[in-house]
Amino acid sequence: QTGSANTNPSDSADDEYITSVSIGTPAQVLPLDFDTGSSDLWVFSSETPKSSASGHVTYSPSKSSTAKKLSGSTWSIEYGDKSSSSGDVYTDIVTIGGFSVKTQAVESATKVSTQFVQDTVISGLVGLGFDVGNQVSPRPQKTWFSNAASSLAEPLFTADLRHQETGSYNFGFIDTSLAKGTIGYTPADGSEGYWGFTATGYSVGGAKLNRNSITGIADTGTTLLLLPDNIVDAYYNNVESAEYDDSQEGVVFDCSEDLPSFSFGVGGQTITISGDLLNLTPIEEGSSTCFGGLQSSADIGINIFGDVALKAALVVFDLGNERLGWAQK
Ligand SMILES: CC[C@H](C)[C@H](NC(=O)C[C@H](O)[C@H](CC1CCCCC1)NC(=O)CCNC(=O)[C@H](Cc1ccccc1)NC(=O)N1CCC(N)CC1)C(=O)NCc1cnc(C)nc1N
Repeated sequence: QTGSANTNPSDSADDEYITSVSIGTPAQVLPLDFDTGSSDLWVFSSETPKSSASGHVTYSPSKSSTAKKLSGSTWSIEYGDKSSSSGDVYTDIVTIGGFSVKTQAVESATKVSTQFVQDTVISGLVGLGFDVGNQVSPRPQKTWFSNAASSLAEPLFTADLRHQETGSYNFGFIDTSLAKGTIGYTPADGSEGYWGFTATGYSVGGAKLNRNSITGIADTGTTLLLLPDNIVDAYYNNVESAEYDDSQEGVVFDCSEDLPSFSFGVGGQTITISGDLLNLTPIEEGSSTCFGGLQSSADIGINIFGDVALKAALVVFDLGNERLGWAQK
């Protein structure tokens, strides 16, 4: 069995990607953010304070004949961008791309932080990280993918995120026609809940890859490519107008700049992110100053290959073989 779901950028900056998910009987369809950087499926619900839930699609367990309260279980999460949410837990049928998991833990939010209240394009997250990262207590729950893996044709899923166009999350199969290049595989480290891996080197503007390895995570829930300062500096030294903007908390430059590409080696392949993918967006509507897709990871403590990097590739999240596959798109 397999599943295939379309995913769409939430706005003109590809800030996040939205995928429709069906929960319960009859189906309640919610727009959710698939996040390989976390391991909880949580939703805005009938238990979310009305003031917080306004503008969001919500899940009502009381309207689902297959919903069951997981009594005594609660959850609470804080994310890298300081956003947070918490609540209690139900189990229900969750269908993604035509594939159903019968008894999936659906974490219902009784509290959500301001960022989530304001981000009305999504009604929650589908964590696609490793189960060890799940934040339900007293008994951690499995992710939707972990529950699905044993019934899928192959225990893997692929992410095909695109700039300003529809992409896909495919479960149980690899559609190699989505990629131009060969898929290169490298071991994945799931010990922290993330999809951790090591890139073997990098280069700016099509130069030969160096051999400076970069250890980081493949994270669909993070917008940017976040790397060490020395790499960020090496890149922006090629961009005449680049400067650090305190208010934007990142490097900005003239939107008219012709940005160099950025490449990294992984699994014997080279993934090249084109310059236009590295120009994320004007800092404000109509501004001629643009915000960089590559920013520093210095104050995070972990390097994150977020959507800016993932958009350049077809990425295979292979749980069965604990490995990540990358192919140029
Ligand atoms: C098992 C992992 C665990 C659940 C958790 N995982 C993560 O934080 C990574 C995860 O991928 C989360 C998933 C996000 C959470 C917010 C909602 C969207 C999804 N990623 C991040 O927090 C990375 C930083 N955030 C982002 O990248 C958000 C995503 C977003 C986009 C649009 C609207 C709203 C949010 N976007 C931005 O920051 N930008 C987009 C806009 C642009 N102008 C600036 C940059 C963690 O590490 N928590 C520990 C933790 C706690 N506290 C802190 C401070 N750091 C931590 N790492």
